Amino acid sequence: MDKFVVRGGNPLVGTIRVSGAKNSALPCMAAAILTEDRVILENIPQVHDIETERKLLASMGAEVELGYGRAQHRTTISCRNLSDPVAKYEIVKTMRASALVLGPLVARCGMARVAMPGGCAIGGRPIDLHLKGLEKMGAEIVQEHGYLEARAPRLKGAHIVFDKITVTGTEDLLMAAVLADGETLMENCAREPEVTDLAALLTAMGAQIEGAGTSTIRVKGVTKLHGAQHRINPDRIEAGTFLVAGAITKGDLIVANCNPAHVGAVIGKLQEAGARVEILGNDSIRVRSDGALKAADISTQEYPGFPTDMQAQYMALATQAEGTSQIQENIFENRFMHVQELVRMGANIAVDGRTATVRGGTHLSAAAVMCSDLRASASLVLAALVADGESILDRVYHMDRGYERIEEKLRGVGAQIRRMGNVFSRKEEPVAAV
Ligand SMILES: CC(=O)N[C@H]1[C@@H](OP(=O)(O)OP(=O)(O)OC[C@H]2O[C@@H](n3ccc(=O)[nH]c3=O)[C@H](O)[C@@H]2O)O[C@H](CO)[C@@H](O)[C@@H]1O
Ligand SMILES: C=C(OP(=O)(O)O)C(=O)O
Repeated sequence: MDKFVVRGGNPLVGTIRVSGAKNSALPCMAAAILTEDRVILENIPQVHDIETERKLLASMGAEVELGYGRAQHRTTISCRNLSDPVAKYEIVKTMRASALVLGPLVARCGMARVAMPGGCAIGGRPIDLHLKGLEKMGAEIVQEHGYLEARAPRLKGAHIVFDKITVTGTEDLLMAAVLADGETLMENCAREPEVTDLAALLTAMGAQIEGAGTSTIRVKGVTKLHGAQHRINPDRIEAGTFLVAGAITKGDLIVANCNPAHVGAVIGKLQEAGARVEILGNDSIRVRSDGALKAADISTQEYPGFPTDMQAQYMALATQAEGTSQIQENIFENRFMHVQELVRMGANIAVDGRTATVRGGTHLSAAAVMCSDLRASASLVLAALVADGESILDRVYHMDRGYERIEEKLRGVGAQIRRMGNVFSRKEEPVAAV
């Protein structure tokens, strides 16, 4: 199992580039199910979840080509022959986003068998709202032997009001609605940029969608979609992670190839915490921090609020800010797994229900710590970048789900970080490199 070895103390200086968003790429790959033609996606991140999605689509009979060399961030998907519309447990268990194939499979094939996703480290993560919406569109769904089986010769347009805002739920039902008979009106939808990105691809494929990016989406179903080429949005969570990296290390970092409009809430908080943040043109942000950081509270919300996927990384920063920060997690019931590990490094954090109180300005010292989920891993890397000594982060496979070669990117701007192990066939680097 791969580990990261991180020696803290270096300010990050230079330019770091953001990859495509995994949370956009995953629904966009699932959208290829909706057509017999080829769908070409660019700016696909090279992360483990994408490989899992490739396997998932291939296991159903799709041809999925992931590019190499100069075309390494491009994928071409052909779902002409979907011989087996089944999402098998062996694949689904490793990735929550697998539920995203449910809507498109029923829409295209009239049936789907999808293994029930289990809970995960950050919470129970039910998909009841996906199922309720599909039932409203006429699907009959039964659950047995750990699988959901959904059938509908043709889905019908429906009026769906989400009880709760759900990102993949909105995406799943959007993909179901584009081939449904008649109009679908969806209310209380997620407004995340990943929904807008998916809607842009679907529109390029011939779908008729109004209102993506707002809480009300209206879809006129069509009988057929065609192929399209689409470029995936930059990853706003990776961008946010790098912004925190620049601020926490008291560096001077340009985060390039991002969309500044998508990281407004994170920029606002970093400014409140005393970092200097400057938007450079359309796609870069400069972050500098040379004075003391100060405490600022956060409360996670759906977009455009402060993202839950940035809560753990922000908490690492809060350990270095003077004063007390209250961090409230409103989206997932159990997303504080990083707290114990940060405390192992010397942080002063107390958790009470959904609120973590961070007494900042603490000296972090290197330790052996365990990554429990994707963003918790990022939080530990950030803490290790400012800790005194050499930290060892175990289970970095969580990080590999969603960050493309993060250790190489961070090393490029001066971090002392190396991987021990062999994921993605990388050669072990000499200890002296650290
Ligand atoms: C692949 C992907 O895009 N993942 C993102 C997506 O996850 P995901 O789409 O799974 O998260 P949701 O937006 O669905 O979840 C929000 C809340 O709604 C609850 N819920 C959701 C669906 C449902 O049917 N019933 C229900 O109760 C969830 O348990 C959670 O408490 O949005 C999350 C919230 O921004 C992010 O943290 C994840 O990174
Ligand atoms: C929670 C995340 O991903 P997933 O929904 O795939 O678990 C994430 O990207 O932070």
